Amino acid sequence: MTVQPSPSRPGRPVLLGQNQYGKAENRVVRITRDGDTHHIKDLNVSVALSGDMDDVHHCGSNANVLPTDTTKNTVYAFAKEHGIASAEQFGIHLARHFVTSQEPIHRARIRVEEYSWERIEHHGRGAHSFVRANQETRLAQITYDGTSWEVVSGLKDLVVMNSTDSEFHGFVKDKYTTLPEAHDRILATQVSARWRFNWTDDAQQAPDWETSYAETRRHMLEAFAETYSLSLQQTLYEMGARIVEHRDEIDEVRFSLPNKHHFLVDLEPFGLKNDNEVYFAADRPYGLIEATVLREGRPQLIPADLTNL
Ligand SMILES: O=c1[nH]c(=O)c2[nH]c(=O)[nH]c2[nH]1
Repeated sequence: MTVQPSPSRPGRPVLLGQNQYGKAENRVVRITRDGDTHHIKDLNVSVALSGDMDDVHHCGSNANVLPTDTTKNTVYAFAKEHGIASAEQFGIHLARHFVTSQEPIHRARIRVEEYSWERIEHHGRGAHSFVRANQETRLAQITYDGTSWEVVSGLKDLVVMNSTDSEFHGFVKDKYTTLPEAHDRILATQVSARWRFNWTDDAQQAPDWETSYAETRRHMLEAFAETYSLSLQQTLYEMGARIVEHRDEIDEVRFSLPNKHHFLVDLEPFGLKNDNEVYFAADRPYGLIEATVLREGRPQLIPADLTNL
């Protein structure tokens, strides 16, 4: 079958809208060999480029198109040439390269997921054995338009629980309300969080991305543990506020927190008293509590729906 080119005809009542392209989910594992001691960075890197791409859509001219295959190769070559100091730094290198080396490309967005590996402590030779840490996935999104940077970092699937110091009562009751007031409940959630840096231009000193991540995660967890919670909303706010107060480089934090309900099991039929000891961990439905916490005077730029960021 012959495919006819589809030229953009003047007068055609059709316009090309937002578009981007690139290679998604490049899985790259970089080993740094420090004698017998090895270090691992394990990333999933997605490249999305945009710019003067009207012609490829209108008439199939590829004259401005750097192949997605090349963007994949660049990820692997950069892992060798520049190493991977952090997800953010790696994304910055890539974004800068695509925008500055290709005239038609005006904007690059690099998304990174990072999987962490912990060293297996053992008595054998070398330090090259790891166990995949089954905790959160670290996230970074770097966007560059040739002038300014937007760096949003984050994490997903960080599961936390407080087995007490959580209450929920005094809520609105209507004719459909059956929820009993809780004065001592489990509070558990699977944290999905994104935070935006106020580093936007090369003239500013960039944050130390690794320290920033570790400290932000620590503040988030400490706030979760230390807040006596009257609602998951209040806990969320404290987690965000703690980050904004302690990390000068961060202006905005957004959370999506599923309330992982734990219901007390009725043991009366068995003649047993359930003294807040035996729970049924429900997986669905779940309350979903989402909010942004901002530094005063700074804009809210992280989108409400975190599923695609
Ligand atoms: O922390 C909570 N916030 C709510 O808004 C809510 N709603 C609900 O049924 N349980 C809870 N818990």
